[in-house]
This record gives sequence, C-alpha cells and structure tokens, in this order.
Amino acid sequence: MNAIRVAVIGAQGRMGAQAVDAITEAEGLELVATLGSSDSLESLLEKNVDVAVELTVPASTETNVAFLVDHDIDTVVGTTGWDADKLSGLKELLAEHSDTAVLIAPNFSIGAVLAMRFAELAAPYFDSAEVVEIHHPRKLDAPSGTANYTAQRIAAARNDAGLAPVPDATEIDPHGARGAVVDGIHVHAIRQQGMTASEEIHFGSSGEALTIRTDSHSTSAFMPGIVTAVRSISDYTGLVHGLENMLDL
Ligand SMILES: NC(=O)C1=CN([C@@H]2O[C@H](COP(=O)(O)OP(=O)(O)OC[C@H]3O[C@@H](n4cnc5c(N)ncnc54)[C@H](O)[C@@H]3O)[C@@H](O)[C@H]2O)C=CC1
Ligand SMILES: O=C(O)C1=N[C@H](C(=O)O)C[C@H](O)C1
Repeated sequence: MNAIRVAVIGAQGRMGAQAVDAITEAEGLELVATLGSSDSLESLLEKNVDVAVELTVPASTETNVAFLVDHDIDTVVGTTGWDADKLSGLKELLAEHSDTAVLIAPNFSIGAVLAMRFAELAAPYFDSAEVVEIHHPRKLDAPSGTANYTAQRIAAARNDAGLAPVPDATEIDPHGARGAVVDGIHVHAIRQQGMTASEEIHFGSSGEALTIRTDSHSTSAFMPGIVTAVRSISDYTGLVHGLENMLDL
C-alpha cells in the first residue's frame, strides 16, 4: 500500500515540530511538506498531499482549513478557536466537497478524550458541574478548546436528562470570580509556568463529589492521537468534531 502523504502546517510551533517527528517516525506515513507562517499554502498543491495536519494559531486556522478543503485535502486540525459560527461555516464548505473530511480535535490526548467521555456519562447524575483548566502561560486563548468542548458536552448531557440549571446563589461577583460560563457551565482558566495542559471536572450532589482529572505533562501526549487521526481520516467525509469519533468510544 502507498504511504499516506502528510503535510504539517505550523511546523515550527511546539505542537507542529513534535508532529513532524511523530509523522516521520510513523509507519505508513510520509512527511512531504512542512509550512511555517511565512510559507504559502499554494506550495502544497504540487506535493500531492493526502492529509494536512493544521497546528497554528486561532487567528489563522479557519483560513488555512478553508484553503485545504477548497483543494479537497483531508485535514486534521488541532488548533483551537473553532466556535459554533466557524464550525457551521466549515460544515457548509464541506457540503460542497463531498469526498473531503476535516477533523476538528479539541484534544488529541487519549486521557483527555476519555475524561470528557467520563464527564458526559457522569453529568446527568450530579446537581453541580464546573470545569477548571490549567495551561502554560504562552497559551493565547482562554478558556481552552478542551474546556469549552467539555462544558458543551456536560451541558448537552444535563439538558438531555432534563436537569435544572446548576445551583448557584451568587449575586455579587465584581471581579468575575465565578469564571466564564459556557452553555450554563462555569469554566475557570489557570495559567501556570511549568504546566502543559490539565483539566479537572468537578461534580457534586448532596453529600458527595466526583472529580475527574486529566494531565498532559508534555506535548508527546498528543502525538498518538494525531497519528491515529491521519491514518483514519480517509474513512470519513464531512466534519468530524472530536477524536472520540475515530476511537469507537
Ligand atoms: N488539539 C490538541 O490536542 C492540542 C491543541 N493545541 C493547540 O494547537 C495550537 C498550536 O499550539 P502550539 O504549537 O503550542 O502553538 P505555537 O505558538 O507554539 O505554534 C503555532 C505555530 O503556528 C505558526 N503559524 C501561525 N500562523 C500560521 C500560518 N498561517 N501558517 C503556518 N504557520 C502559522 C506560528 O508561527 C507558530 O510556529 C493552539 O491553538 C493550541 O491551543 C495544542 C496542544 C494540543
Ligand atoms: O494550547 C495548548 O497547549 C493546548 N490547547 C488545547 C486546548 O486549548 O484545549 C489542547 C490542550 O489542552 C493543549
């Protein structure tokens, strides 16, 4: 079988550089292009790319992915910033490219993917639910893409179960101490030197608490997920939101 021809966009970044190594080492994958912020996406067109891996910045990802879809290149996206409007625009674009797939993966770490699934399973059983994320201080966006997605999934599971809003008597909060609110779920972001990425999901009901925690100690945590996605994406078409959809969870 021919190797899958892979391009990495954002190849000089923390994630991109590690993805270059992971793809180079992975059996059945061939790294054919690496692009940084000053390189033109047009240069990919002569490389016969099967799959692009997009690991850039929230301000660039939508334009990059639109170019790749317009040229029918399957794309694995780890970059954050994909809010509901951007996702729906991408869905519309993909509808015009029926053989092309894009994975938007809020998190490639198996621990984080499982933590989100466990949270979704736990959500209907608890009155209270809040998310705390901790990241390195170089991170551009808050709350993290993973925390946003976790909160959305908890909110959807609570909604399906017919739960009332989370109990909270706060009336006075001049400094925003209760954090961001995503679909009714409070989300708190900590930026801490020495950290890579962690998330805690706190649940509570009368007399009991459940805390789910996932830690990525280094960007190596995300590489098996990227390689799995690159190998699998040709089996899909359209928008795939979340690596869990490629993991049979
Ligand atoms: N889904 C996941 O599991 C993970 C996602 N991330 C996300 O991935 C993104 C990248 O993270 P890091 O590598 O830590 O950031 P970084 O800042 O180290 O790297 C981003 C790179 O993209 C480059 N870049 C910016 N615009 C570009 C463009 N138009 N074309 C090509 N390159 C461009 C920058 O020059 C930089 O080298 C962030 O949004 C981050 O939140 C990070 C870790 C895991
Ligand atoms: O910027 C990061 O580092 C990370 N970004 C993603 C996010 O925002 O959720 C994934 C992971 O948390 C690391």
